[in-house]
Amino acid sequence: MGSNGGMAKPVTVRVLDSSASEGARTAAVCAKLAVACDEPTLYTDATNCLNELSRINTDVLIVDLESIGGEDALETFAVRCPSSVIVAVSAQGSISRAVSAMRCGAHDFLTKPFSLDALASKITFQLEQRRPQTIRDAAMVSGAQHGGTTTPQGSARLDTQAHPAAQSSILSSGLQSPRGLEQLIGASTSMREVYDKIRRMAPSQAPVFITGESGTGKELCATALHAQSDRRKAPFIALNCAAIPRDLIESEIFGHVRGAFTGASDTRIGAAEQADGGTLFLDEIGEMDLLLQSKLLRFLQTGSFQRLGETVTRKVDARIICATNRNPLEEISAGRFREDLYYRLHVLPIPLPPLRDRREDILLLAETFLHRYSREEGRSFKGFDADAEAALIAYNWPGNVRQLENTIRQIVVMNEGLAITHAMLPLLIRDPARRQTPSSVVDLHREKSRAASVARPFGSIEPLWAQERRIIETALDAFDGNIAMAAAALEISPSTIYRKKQSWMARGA
Ligand SMILES: Nc1ncnc2c1ncn2[C@@H]1O[C@H](COP(=O)(O)OP(=O)(O)OP(=O)(O)O)[C@@H](O)[C@H]1O
Repeated sequence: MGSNGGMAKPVTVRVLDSSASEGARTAAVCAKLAVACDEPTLYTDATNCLNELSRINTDVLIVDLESIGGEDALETFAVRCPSSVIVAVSAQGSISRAVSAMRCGAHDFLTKPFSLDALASKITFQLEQRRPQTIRDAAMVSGAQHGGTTTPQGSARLDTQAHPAAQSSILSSGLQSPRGLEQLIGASTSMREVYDKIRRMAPSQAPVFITGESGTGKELCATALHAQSDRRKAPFIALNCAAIPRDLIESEIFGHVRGAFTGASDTRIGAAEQADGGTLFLDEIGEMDLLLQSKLLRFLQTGSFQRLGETVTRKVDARIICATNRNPLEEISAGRFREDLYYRLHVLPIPLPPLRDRREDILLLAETFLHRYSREEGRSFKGFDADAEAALIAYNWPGNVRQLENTIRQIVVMNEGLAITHAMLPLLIRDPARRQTPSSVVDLHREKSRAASVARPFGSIEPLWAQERRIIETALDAFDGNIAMAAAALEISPSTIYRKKQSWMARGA
């Protein structure tokens, strides 16, 4: 059984399945959870389960829909334990069934047979959602940094109602929110590396050089570095060089005295002075002209500078973080960026991965934004349907997290309902011609089928349905049983997978 790091109250899990053996298999999920569990309680009878739900605390309820006569009956269970995580399971999965189960109170849905890892992942995600915001986010980062399992594996009801048991135990674990880092969402390996770098680099005084495409979170990363550093109580001053006319960048950084140039009617303190004792974040550093680059180099070497139009040399102590969405080495080759300045700045590099290279973060981000904007806009969206999830995962997101955030916000404003459907997505994202398959999965399929065909004697041809089944199961394995992700990788709709599974069952295969 999983450990929950010394937390006070173990999680209570109840499983309702009219088949005792299937219920016992499902209950084995407790061993896979990252939190400590009490011995799970198994029910084969729905009435017994209902009676106990109203009397005894329940953190997680896993219900087999066939055992209660269908998803409509789920509502009765949901009202008995309003703060529990409810996962509905069924041997007859379909998208409409999943959506209606969620409408009737399930937080998530799984088609039988499911992998215990997939179930554990869904439960873990839902328990995370019940923590208070700051603690939850801290855990998300902390869990990611320590290899925790916080990636959601499917559509989810994002209900932040704090669970009393989870709340008290987490607070007593001493898990403190690492301020700033909590804003960064993502549990992919590449984002875990970013969190690790931020934690390690934050205490240093050396410059940090953040690279990444537009919208990958460079500014968020810079604020997290500052918030994690000893300078956190001093100012964090951010300057976006791309948003300032070139001839005004110098005065914005170093300030000017009255009359220094036409229009300088007052003396003005620049960003460097304002950041004294704190952090100066220079975004889009590639926008500076070469003369200003040499002044910045001197500032980095000596900490001293002059306000425009002044001869007095001033000194400040500001940590420099800079960022660019250009390739700095190409900029050097093209003569647009000073090589000596690059090496002065490029002491602690943080490359931020584009969203298309960490597709496993897409749903986590999308669900967070959905929850945030649903609340803000007074909507009641709880999650995405499986087709919408698959399309979000398959899309390439050239504008990265910013584009994803804006897309979700736009959908929330323009629509109403409980689940975001495929039809609500912008055409650009729905258009399958723009989809790209995650190469690792395709390669895995190719490798497996190549190996299988070499091993099989010539002439023994596997039936088409069996080949399809192997390919689909390989994809499901690769995504821990997540149908939406497997469907996206295979470039088919999730309903095709549900349909195929039903036809295999009908064959008794
Ligand atoms: N990992 C993340 N988690 C949560 N939100 C994120 C993440 N990355 C980016 N965002 C959000 O995306 C938007 C863009 O982020 P940010 O401004 O930090 O990107 P950037 O790389 O600095 O973009 P640009 O190069 O265009 O300035 C912001 O609203 C930010 O909150």
